[in-house]
Amino acid sequence: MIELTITPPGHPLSGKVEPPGSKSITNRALLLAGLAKGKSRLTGALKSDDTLYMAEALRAMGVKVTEPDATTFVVEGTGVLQQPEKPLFLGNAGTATRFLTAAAALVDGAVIIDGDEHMRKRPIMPLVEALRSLGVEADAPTGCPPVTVCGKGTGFPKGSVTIDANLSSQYVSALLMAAACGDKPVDIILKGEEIGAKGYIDLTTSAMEAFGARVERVSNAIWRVHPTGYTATDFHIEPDASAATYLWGAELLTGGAIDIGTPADRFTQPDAKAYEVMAQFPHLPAEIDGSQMQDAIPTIAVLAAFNETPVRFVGIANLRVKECDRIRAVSLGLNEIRDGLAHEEGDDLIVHADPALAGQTVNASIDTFADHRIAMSFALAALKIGGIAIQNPACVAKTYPDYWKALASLGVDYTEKESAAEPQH
Ligand SMILES: O=C(O)C1=C[C@@H](OP(=O)(O)O)[C@@H](O)[C@H](O)C1
Ligand SMILES: C=C(OP(=O)(O)O)C(=O)O
Repeated sequence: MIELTITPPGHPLSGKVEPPGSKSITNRALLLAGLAKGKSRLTGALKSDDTLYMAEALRAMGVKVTEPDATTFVVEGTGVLQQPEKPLFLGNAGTATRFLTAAAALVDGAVIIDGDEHMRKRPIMPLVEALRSLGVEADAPTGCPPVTVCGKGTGFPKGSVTIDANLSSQYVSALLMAAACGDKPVDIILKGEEIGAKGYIDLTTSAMEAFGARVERVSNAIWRVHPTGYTATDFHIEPDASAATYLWGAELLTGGAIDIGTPADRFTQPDAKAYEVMAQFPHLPAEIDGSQMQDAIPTIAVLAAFNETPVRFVGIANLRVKECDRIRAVSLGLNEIRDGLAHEEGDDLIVHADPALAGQTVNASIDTFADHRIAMSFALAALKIGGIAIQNPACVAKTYPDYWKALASLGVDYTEKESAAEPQH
């Protein structure tokens, strides 16, 4: 196994580093462009594992996707998705897997949606049940991928669905995007009014509108999607706000000045809200509600280890069903750095701040569970503490393939070595 060990820079990190394009917006735009008839040019796009799996799946369904440069996709759809010859393999890309599960209902014939061993543990039954209640034949025998969806080449047969989005807002986004491709309006009704990361639904509806769809907000918990289909368009994608959190963290922890090219209040993605909280470092609030900025929680939790006072993270239960159980992974990683640095209480995470950690050297090998956000967050701890090794650093390729290069461009030195230690998980 490869481990990456960072040498704490001992100086403030300053310079210009732009995060790559937003994963969430790129995968929405790819799908919507693929459902449209005609050519769309997507600029500022992310090219990483998650978006390349989405692009490849669209190609397998007859959409022409070309990549004229490092940040552009040109997508040419025919207005229909064809039945792929093989199962669609989507790695551990939650967005691609969930969005394509609903879009597969538009195909004439069976489509199998599958992913890697991590994705095969991530729940998808609420979405499968929602498709069934819309009159679509769908099955996922384990409750997780692989999923088989048998569409008839039309839109959803029924016009209304109630969806439980407690485990993932992506189920709602997936239904919303596919719903515009039928012959009648579809009401998508949230079971209970609560939904983590509501901001991702807003990202979905605004991307849909950019591609010509009409989504009516009937009430707080009901969206009515009109049968407009999608119109090919040129679309620019903003930088990734979750990726930005690592750069904000590096700046705050080292007292530097990193110009990421986009002010925090200009992002439309939910994770940009993390900036306001992070900017209070080293006086972070005693309680942080992560429900509307979930992917930023590992970043803030690592920052909290250096805070003046302890921090309790609440509203983060669904971090347990992300790329790994992130509550457990962050707690284990912090305890690896210093015994007792964090603990779990139900689904809350408590980080016992210890500003004296900065400047120390420890012997800590961080199990990233192959989760990009665990790797990127713990790299921040390694900016202040010597002796931290990040296991499987290549996992950042899921959303930020140039992450290690970005840190190097700010003057961070690291070494990679083959280690005898195997991850325990
Ligand atoms: O819709 C999206 O683009 C996303 C929604 C969130 O997931 P859940 O809805 O599963 O919480 C987030 O964690 C994920 O990285 C991206
Ligand atoms: C949860 C994440 O990804 P996804 O659900 O899209 O796999 C993430 O990027 O943090």
